[in-house]
Amino acid sequence: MINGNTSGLKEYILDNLDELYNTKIEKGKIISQEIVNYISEVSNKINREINIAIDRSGNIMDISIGDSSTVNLPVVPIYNKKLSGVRIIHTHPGGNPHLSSVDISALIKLKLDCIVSVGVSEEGITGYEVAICSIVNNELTYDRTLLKNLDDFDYLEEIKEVEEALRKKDIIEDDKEYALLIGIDEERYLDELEELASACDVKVVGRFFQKRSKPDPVFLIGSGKVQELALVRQVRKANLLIFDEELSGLQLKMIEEVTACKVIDRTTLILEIFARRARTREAKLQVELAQLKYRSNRLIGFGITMSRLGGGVGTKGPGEKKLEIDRRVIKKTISYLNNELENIKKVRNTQRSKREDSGIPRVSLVGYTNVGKSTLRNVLVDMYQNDKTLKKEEVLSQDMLFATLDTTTRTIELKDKRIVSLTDTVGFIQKLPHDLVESFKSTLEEVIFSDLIIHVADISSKNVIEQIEAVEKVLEELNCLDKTKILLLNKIDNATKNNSYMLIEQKIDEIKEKYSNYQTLIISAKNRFNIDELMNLIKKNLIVKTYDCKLLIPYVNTDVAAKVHRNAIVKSESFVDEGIILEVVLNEKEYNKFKSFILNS
Ligand SMILES: Nc1nc2c(ncn2[C@@H]2O[C@H](COP(=O)(O)OP(=O)(O)OP(=O)(O)O)[C@@H](O)[C@H]2O)c(=O)[nH]1
Ligand SMILES: [Mg+2]
Repeated sequence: MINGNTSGLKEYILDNLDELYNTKIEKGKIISQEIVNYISEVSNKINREINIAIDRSGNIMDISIGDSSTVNLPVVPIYNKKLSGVRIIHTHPGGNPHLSSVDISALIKLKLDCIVSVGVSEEGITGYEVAICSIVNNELTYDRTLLKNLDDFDYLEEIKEVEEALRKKDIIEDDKEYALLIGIDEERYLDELEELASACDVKVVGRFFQKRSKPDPVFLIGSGKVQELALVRQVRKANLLIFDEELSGLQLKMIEEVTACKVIDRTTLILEIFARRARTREAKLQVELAQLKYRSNRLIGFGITMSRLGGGVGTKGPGEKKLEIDRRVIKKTISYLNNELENIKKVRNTQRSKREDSGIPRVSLVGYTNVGKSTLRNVLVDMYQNDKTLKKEEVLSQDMLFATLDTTTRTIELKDKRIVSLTDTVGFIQKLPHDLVESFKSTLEEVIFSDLIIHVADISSKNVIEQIEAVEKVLEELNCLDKTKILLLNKIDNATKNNSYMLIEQKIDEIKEKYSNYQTLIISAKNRFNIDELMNLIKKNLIVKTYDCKLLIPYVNTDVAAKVHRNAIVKSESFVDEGIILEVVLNEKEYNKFKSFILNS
């Protein structure tokens, strides 16, 4: 079968290519000249790359067609201490015989026997470049050679040394990504970008900043600066460029071409982190949807990077996560994902309306990423658990960005014995990719429908005000600005550690003044400071009335008992001669409905 972008190709071309699977390549040869001639001719005619993968026995494993500048690689098995035994030959229509940086990185990551590019143009084959793995200072790297003729290159002979060394020595197969961060807005934003990068296991080796009020439409930082960037990246040995601004498809493509380096932007990085952290099916679907939407708008640029190396950051190789480059397929997948999400949403709505019926007030924790929402939630659930028999389930709380990606809801008991539900949400961030906000809106619906929003901020962060502002922006998008809100200034322990009291007081005053629509409280979730005060504040702000009562339901009315179980919160259940005794919390509606069964209240 011919893989990849076969749309619109003549039947006979596909048949002829398919025939190639029956040929066997002579031992020692990379590929036969006949096959190269044929695929070059076809490649030129259809203006798409053609890729052939061959194993050591000389069998053709895969033939794929891409577009004019990219093609998908097949799944290649990766072994320890040896090469994969697969070689890849592909055409470059347009005449350029040189291997791209992405080709080279595929060679090393997949430990290919060799990778060959064949430049083809109207005049025929313009030349070949071949690269093999090599070892320098115990590190896996590469050697590349331009060739006039493929027969001059005995690849088996050439890779003998590497194979031997791989077997014997402990070679560092450094597939880590070393990134250079590039910004044009404010230099300090690169701090956060660096944190985002390390959340993706990418090591940052340098920064490149150029203040610019008007981004260049082609290179973002301008064509002169991009040349400079290309040099810096060589000196720093970076193999990844991360831009703090969203790049257009054209910018991605052009910068990648000039710097010969993989290029991604902040949004791609954030989407990648979300993809890694998502746990529930819903979160996974939402992230995939956001990624697809983002990518489909930038298909030209993401070409090389995305299709060859499986996209984002630190990906282990094609096949592991094959990313589509075909617009139609993407469109289909997007509509499939939307459908799936719609179904999940229905279930969620039923659950929510059940909670609504029960009249339990809903409280949501929102805030910038890493401010301590999950920590606070765990503390509250630990201290004010309403059902001691409930198994405590701790939400992941960690010192990393976006530790929580799924909203989780638990109940706690207020001092007046009322039960409230508490929802922990995904952390917000500045310049949160719009597609992501869109996708996560359904998860954030818990916020939209909540009776009280607790906005947690990190008073020990020097960017606390900007972070509050970023969260406010998302709340605005969710139409939640006029809800009852509490602003918690968390991590006061940390703030007082590094700053003078006066400075902090000043900051707190500034925040109080700026956000006078909030009720503000200083806490430390970690040290459990002011938590009691917080509970009082929550109580004061939830005006929804509930009734704690005991019901006696005669055995002839077991259907009523079932109804109570379905709708209300049942704290205990016991069986006596007269019937079932239920200790329950009822809202106004239920109170009226079940009034006749009430023992006392
Ligand atoms: N010093 C100090 N550290 C805290 C406090 N509260 C939370 N932390 C730490 O801050 C880090 C982040 O806490 P999380 O609870 O995971 O933050 P989050 O807001 O849920 O983060 P995301 O889920 O990523 O949005 C953890 O290392 C916590 O231990 C506090 O009151 N003081
Ligand atoms: Mg969290």
